[in-house]
Amino acid sequence: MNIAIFGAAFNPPTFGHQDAIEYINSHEPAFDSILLVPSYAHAFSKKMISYEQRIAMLRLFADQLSISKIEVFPIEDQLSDGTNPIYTYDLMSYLQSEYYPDAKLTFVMGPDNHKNWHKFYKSQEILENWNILVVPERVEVRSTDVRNNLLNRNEIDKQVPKGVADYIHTHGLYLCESQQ
Ligand SMILES: Nc1ncnc2c1ncn2[C@@H]1O[C@H](COP(=O)(O)OP(=O)(O)OP(=O)(O)O)[C@@H](O)[C@H]1O
Ligand SMILES: O=C(O)c1ccc[n+]([C@@H]2O[C@H](COP(=O)([O-])O)[C@@H](O)[C@H]2O)c1
Repeated sequence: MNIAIFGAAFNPPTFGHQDAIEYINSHEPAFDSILLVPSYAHAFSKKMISYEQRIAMLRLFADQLSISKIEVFPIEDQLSDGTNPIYTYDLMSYLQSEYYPDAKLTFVMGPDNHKNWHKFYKSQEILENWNILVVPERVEVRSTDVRNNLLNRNEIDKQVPKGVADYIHTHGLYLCESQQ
């Protein structure tokens, strides 16, 4: 088994994430499975709306992709002690030992995280134990742009799929500074 792990805040999931996933899906040799793992408590203290709302959006996002091998895999909460962040090293160790003892695991990241790779906790140990795949940024849409647009009451239709946009509007998300 060859498994890709795409960890992200998904705050919210965007067409940028979608393009990254399509890139992962076209990778040779092909992955058997692509796990989308939403961040629970971010290593760099990234502020995020609730884990539950991000999972709900991620499920809507995954449903509209016609990629059968993707799986929404919200497991970082299982690693949390309620205080400390969840590091990629811990996520990969947990996935390998508890879910996929015999699989080859690859952690996927975009160019920005690749640039800051040395700041990841135990980055060298990650490289020694698992594979890394760096996806290019071909679609310049970031979650920050979506949140900014909502704060400024601008359209988000070109940045997120319809199901995600509907969820955001129905729940009135990202309309105030405290949710940015
Ligand atoms: N448009 C994109 N193209 C390629 N990779 C991306 C893109 N958007 C995000 N990523 C990658 O996805 C991973 C997690 O992304 P995250 O959910 O934090 O998205 P983000 O849009 O950068 O979020 P934010 O704007 O809130 O910081 C990172 O490795 C990031 O580099
Ligand atoms: O382990 C770390 O030190 C670490 C530092 C920054 C980010 N990460 C993880 O990298 C993934 C993408 O992070 P980000 O910052 O782009 O949202 C997500 O799974 C984060 O938990 C992990």
